[in-house]
Amino acid sequence: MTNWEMEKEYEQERIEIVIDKVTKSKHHLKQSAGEATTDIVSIRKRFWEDVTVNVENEDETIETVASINQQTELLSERERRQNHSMKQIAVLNRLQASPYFARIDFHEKDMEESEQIYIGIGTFYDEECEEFLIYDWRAPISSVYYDFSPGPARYTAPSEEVSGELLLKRQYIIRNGVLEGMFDTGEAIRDDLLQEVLGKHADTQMKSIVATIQREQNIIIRNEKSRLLLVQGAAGSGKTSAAMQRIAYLLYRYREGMNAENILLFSPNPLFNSYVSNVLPELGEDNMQQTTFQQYLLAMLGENLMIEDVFDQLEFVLNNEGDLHYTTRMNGIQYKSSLSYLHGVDAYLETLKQGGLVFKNIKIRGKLLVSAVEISEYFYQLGSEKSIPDRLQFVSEWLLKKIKKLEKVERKDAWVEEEIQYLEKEDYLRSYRIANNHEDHDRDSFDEGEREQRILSEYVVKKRFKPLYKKIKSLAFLDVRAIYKKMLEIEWPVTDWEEIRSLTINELNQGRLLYEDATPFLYMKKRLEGFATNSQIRFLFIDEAQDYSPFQFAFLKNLFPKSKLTVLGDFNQTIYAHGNNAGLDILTYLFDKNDTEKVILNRSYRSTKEIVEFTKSLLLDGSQIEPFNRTGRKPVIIQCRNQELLVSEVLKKTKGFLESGHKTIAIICKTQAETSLAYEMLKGKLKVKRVGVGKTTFTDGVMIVPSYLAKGIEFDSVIIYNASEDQYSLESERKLLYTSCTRAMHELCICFTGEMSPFIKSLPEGLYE
Ligand SMILES: Nc1ncnc2c1ncn2[C@@H]1O[C@H](COP(=O)(O)OP(=O)(O)OP(=O)(O)O)[C@@H](O)[C@H]1O
Repeated sequence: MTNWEMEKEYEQERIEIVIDKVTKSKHHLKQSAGEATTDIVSIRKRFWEDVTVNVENEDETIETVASINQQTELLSERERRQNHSMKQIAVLNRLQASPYFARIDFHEKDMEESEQIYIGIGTFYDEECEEFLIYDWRAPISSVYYDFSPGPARYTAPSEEVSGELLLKRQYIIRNGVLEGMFDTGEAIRDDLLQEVLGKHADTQMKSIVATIQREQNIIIRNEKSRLLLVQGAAGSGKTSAAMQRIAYLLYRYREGMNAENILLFSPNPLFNSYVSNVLPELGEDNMQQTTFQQYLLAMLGENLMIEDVFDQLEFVLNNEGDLHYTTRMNGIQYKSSLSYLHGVDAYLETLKQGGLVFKNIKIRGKLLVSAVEISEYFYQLGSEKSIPDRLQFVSEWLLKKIKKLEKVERKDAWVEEEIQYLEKEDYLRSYRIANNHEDHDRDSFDEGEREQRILSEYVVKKRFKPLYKKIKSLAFLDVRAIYKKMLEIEWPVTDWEEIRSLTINELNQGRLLYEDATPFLYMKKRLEGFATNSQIRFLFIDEAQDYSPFQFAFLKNLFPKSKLTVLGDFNQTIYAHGNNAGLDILTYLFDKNDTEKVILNRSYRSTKEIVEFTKSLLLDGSQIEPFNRTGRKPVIIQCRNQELLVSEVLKKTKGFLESGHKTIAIICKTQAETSLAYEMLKGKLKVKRVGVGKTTFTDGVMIVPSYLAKGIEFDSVIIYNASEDQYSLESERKLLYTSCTRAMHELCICFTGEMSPFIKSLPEGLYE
């Protein structure tokens, strides 16, 4: 037996021992989780038996509340414990099949012996021999595996820097308890293991990459210092993967004081949410909070306004070139995304301190209670040393008091009498219940008829006034819409301003907010009302960051002033007109230089070498992008004489991909209209799903999808539906084509009718078949 064979035997034996221990531990854990379940059921059942309820006097009531709290605390503690056990069981299940993926032998300086560290997706501690049989990949010492080749190495433990020597670095492929492969490596992470991982079929759910995290990705994952971590990475370079592993890392690192609720990810579309939703549970962690920027804006708006969908704005941009208003709208979109507009809004807000705020009349049933002029006078007499938000709070309190008085007067008005006549039986009952709940001191001083009249009129008026109080508390008396419109009356330094202004005003008059106005509008609203900053979110992640405008970033910074930001993007994939073509550096002005770190990822892992060579050439300057060395077929380009032949080629290719075992195949169209057209042509001939904006789950099979909804996602094979000159010839369309082509992992096919897109035409022929 050779040395290597002996080593393998040793490792196989160790695997069996560890699996045996993991199995036993899981058994114990399951038992105690079962007991906890019984406990929880019985606590729930006996909840009221174990609580002494007595509300006879104040002391007894306090005791009752304390007793309920105690019982609730007991229940939630058991539930927390059980939840934790269930998560541990899930991790043990995975360790049972594949306990670890790597080993390092590390000799710490000044220590006599070296240590063998086995690294897996979770920690496993053997109580019997008081030893860690598996280290979590996020443990400080595990970083040596990702960062160093054999030789001098170091890692940062919570309190100190530990240095020493890495004597051995070994990687394993273990499936169902069997050692299928083992390599000792001199490199950071050996390419064969990565080859094997990347060669697999695409999944409908993103996978974790803990066994093969690359050194530069590890920098992103473990960064703790920076307030702003910028990641500029090529398509498929692992930005999203690194972000997901970073979240898992942060949850582990700060497990004592933080949980998944303290992390928020802004993702490009709802489909993407489902695509990444499995990574963290696979690692035994809860999912972070997730939203899209559009959803977030909508939730904040609270006005009676509709916001144009970002995808509708993009559809306008893609479909209406040459239209009369196209250039105007584009100028508007670009200007309103800029910092120059932000500064203009700020300057305008400054002037509002002295005058110019617009208020609404407060009315009830068409009758004026407090006029806008009166509110404005009250506001401005408060003095400009107070901020606008503070003054609005004073106004709100003043109005509440004033309205309360007016409510009393209103009870005597004729309409009240009239409305009482139309009350339903339920209203009668409810009004009496309310009156009896509140101490009715005058109960005996009126005769019954008078008392009834009083109760009913109070009830009727209160019902009318109630929404008014709510509105006053939410500062709805401020007419943000009118203020925004008024701000647009200034002469802004941009071509076609008059048209841009009337477009916005026209939309606002119809209760709609153009997407390019949504963030500035909300920014203005929040600056006036006072930003309710979110301190719950400690780490904010923004994926596909090139699709956010500088204005939107400034807005996010105001919303999350305390959060640490991880911003991941690729300016070569900027597809929105408001997006950021200049690179992420524009963000550095938001934070102090010392608080900012930037990581560049140039290696692209998703696609085969042939696909990356092709896609990088589509860019004006893609020379820095390096393909990972995984080979496959060159992209195929098919010219079709007409639409009918195009459909039949797409069909033929799709079937070919299916036959060769591809699980996820995307037919990517430029717009929604083209997607619908392609779907109509193909649906009877092929099992195919159409992906629209509302789609929230990603399934396998053949999908027809508009380019912008395929963002961030990958497929075994991609067919570009029609890469003709008509479709892709503008600079902005170059990036759209690039983004679509880079979704392919193993095969890429591009069909077209008429003339081929100039971006492809200009490529050297050897790059495709
Ligand atoms: N270290 C790694 N080990 C294994 N697979 C990796 C690694 N890094 C990236 N990948 C794989 O490469 C593919 C692309 O990764 P990911 O989607 O994170 O890239 P991205 O930079 O976000 O791409 P894009 O900007 O194009 O959407 C995924 O299949 C991912 O699993």
